[in-house]
Amino acid sequence: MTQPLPFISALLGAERPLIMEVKARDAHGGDLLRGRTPGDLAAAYERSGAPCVSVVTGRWFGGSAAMLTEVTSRVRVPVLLKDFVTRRDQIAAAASAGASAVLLTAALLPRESLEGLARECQEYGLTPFVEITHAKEAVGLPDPHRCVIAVNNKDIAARERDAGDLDRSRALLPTVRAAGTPCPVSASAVSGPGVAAGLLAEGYAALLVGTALLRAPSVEAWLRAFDACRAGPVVPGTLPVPATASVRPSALAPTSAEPPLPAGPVAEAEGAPV
Ligand SMILES: O=P(O)(O)OC[C@@H](O)[C@@H](O)c1c[nH]c2ccccc12
Repeated sequence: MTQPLPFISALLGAERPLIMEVKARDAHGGDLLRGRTPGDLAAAYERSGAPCVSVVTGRWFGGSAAMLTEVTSRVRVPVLLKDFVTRRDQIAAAASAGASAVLLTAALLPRESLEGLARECQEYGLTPFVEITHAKEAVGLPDPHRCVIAVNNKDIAARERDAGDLDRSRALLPTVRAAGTPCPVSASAVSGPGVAAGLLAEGYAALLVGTALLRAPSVEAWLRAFDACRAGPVVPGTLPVPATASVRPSALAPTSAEPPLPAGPVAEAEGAPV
């Protein structure tokens, strides 16, 4: 059995196992950078102790391919590329841009492509970060001890414009653990320090946090509150209810500038727009 890859080791060895995300816009188009550059933000996350950083390069979220190199050139911690990866050449490009892990969205890939792309990642020494929303998607990944399996609390088919459902993380944790990953992650809609502390207390090895940290007036203060919540009596099964995101009805209509959502599982060869 080969050793876990650096991305997983960094999370499992971290005091605060949070993948801190750089994302330009939220799912409703709201600005999350607020004048900061992706590189500066990633460097600030690293200074505040992030074991890993995620960068969203997908155009839905205002990203661009250049953001990956901007981030990897500024930090030493492992970097996760978040985009809608459907082709092998995207994995080669991620590796040469210095990524350590690559998002593979199970809902958008036929099973064979998902497994092939996960294997391709592992051949490059990258960690497949397999995002799931259903139990069956967790099972049967190649070398699962070298995969992160992340439960996405939001709905990718709704372009992540929903408020998120943390019960999905609670329900899927036993399946994700049984699938063989050493690093189950809960991703999206982790709305605050109390919610984050609760998910770790319930057994998640790590969390991916984007919007909440990007909107926080101070990342340091957010992390201090997180530490305080973890030190306090968090009773499993009694997670604080996340604040429901307010959704402007007009924001639900796709804009003409918006790239189309890959419809259903996309064949690798089709190369869905990313
Ligand atoms: O901002 P949030 O709710 O903390 O979510 C982060 C992350 O999970 C989200 O950015 C995401 C989940 N799946 C994706 C796929 C592509 C791009 C981005 C994503």
